[in-house]
Amino acid sequence: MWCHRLTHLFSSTRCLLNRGSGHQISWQPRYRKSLPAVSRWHHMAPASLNCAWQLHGDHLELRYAETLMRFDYVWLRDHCRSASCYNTKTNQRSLDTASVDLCIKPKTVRVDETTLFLTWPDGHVTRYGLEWLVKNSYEGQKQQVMHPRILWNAEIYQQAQVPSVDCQNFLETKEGLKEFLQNFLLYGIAFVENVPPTKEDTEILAERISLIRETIYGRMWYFTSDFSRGDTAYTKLALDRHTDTTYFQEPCGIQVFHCLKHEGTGGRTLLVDGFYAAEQVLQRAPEEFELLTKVPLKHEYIENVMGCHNHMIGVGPVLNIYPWNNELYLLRYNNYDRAVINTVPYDVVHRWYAAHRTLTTELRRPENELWVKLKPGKALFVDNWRILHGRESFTGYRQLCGCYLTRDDMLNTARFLGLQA
Ligand SMILES: C[N+](C)(C)CCCC[C@H](N)C(=O)O
Ligand SMILES: O=C(O)CCC(=O)C(=O)O
Ligand SMILES: [Fe+2]
Repeated sequence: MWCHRLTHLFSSTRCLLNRGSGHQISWQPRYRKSLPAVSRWHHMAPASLNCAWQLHGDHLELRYAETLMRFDYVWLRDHCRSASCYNTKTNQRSLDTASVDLCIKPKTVRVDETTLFLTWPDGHVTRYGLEWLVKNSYEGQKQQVMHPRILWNAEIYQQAQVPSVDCQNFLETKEGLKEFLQNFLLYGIAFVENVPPTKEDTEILAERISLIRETIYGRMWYFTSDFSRGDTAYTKLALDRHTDTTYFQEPCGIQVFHCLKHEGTGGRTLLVDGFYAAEQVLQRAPEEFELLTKVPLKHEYIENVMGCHNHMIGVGPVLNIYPWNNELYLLRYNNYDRAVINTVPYDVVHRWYAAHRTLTTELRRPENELWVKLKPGKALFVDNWRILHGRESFTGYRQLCGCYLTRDDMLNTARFLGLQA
């Protein structure tokens, strides 16, 4: 069974990574003999249970601030913050990790109220603040989400009354920008109002939060239903919910839309929180959620129109999660651009179709759909790793401009403003 094979693969990878758990590696007995493990708890003060530590054959166990942490000895040597091992100006490691003996073990260990002291066999001393260890240990980190979010359906989003930010505020004040980014990080969409309806002004807006990602569509793109490219976006047809550029190895992080003109009917924009839908799948059918995180798929874009010859291929699962805390960070969903499935054996394919159907059902629930009419002056930023967009068919002349942005640089701006990102 695929599921078992995957589980097995995962657990054996873990074994390889974690030499303590079951994988016999020949040097272990040797160093165990020469350096016997101390297996009793050391408390700082007889009455204090605040901090305690214990040396084991291959790791140090530390209890502090109600967190039980385990540190591999190589990790403890590798992260040494002393002047010869770490450059505090650049936050870069100077120590050559490959020079550390993989069997290293501290000669002596001491803990006071605030600090763990380790002396290594060559006499080098490493100090760690206990608070630093809590913040940086696996056990301390894994409970933390990387990206705090508010998952939404139409009602949740509307009830939240998330304000649009005024263009001048956005461009000229730190507060306006910060409010915008906070909303964008939490909801995956955010609007700027009173933007002059030109491509140039939209570009200035985009550059305020990130770097423009130039793609096969150009840097700033600008389109009408003129069939100028080999993609349905350049028609008047309705487009079902999807994320863009699923056919890139790294799909674009953010998409900016600004409707510069529409003389006609229809053409409303559809927005759906893909992470909300995925969360419903996780609750209702966890094994289907897991399958969607494991099965790799190709997406493809082929166009041969006049001067445009492009062939892009991207591979990855529909749901991408961080392996250490199972947090969802990227959704690839575009049924138009999904390529031939040739990365999956037939029996798994059937289960994948069922899981894809479950997700699609969630994505298509009318209560999850947020419909907005984009108007000149109102720019929309969409988290393309989380939020699906689509559009209603339309009549008449409609002009849309926008661009893609890199995600890292938006997060960089957010962190600079003091936001968790
Ligand atoms: C936005 N812009 C009109 C430039 C491109 C549209 C690309 C559409 C493509 N099917 C995709 O989903 O990636
Ligand atoms: O025309 C629209 O509103 C959006 C079309 C689309 O999906 C896109 O440009 O990525
Ligand atoms: Fe799109």
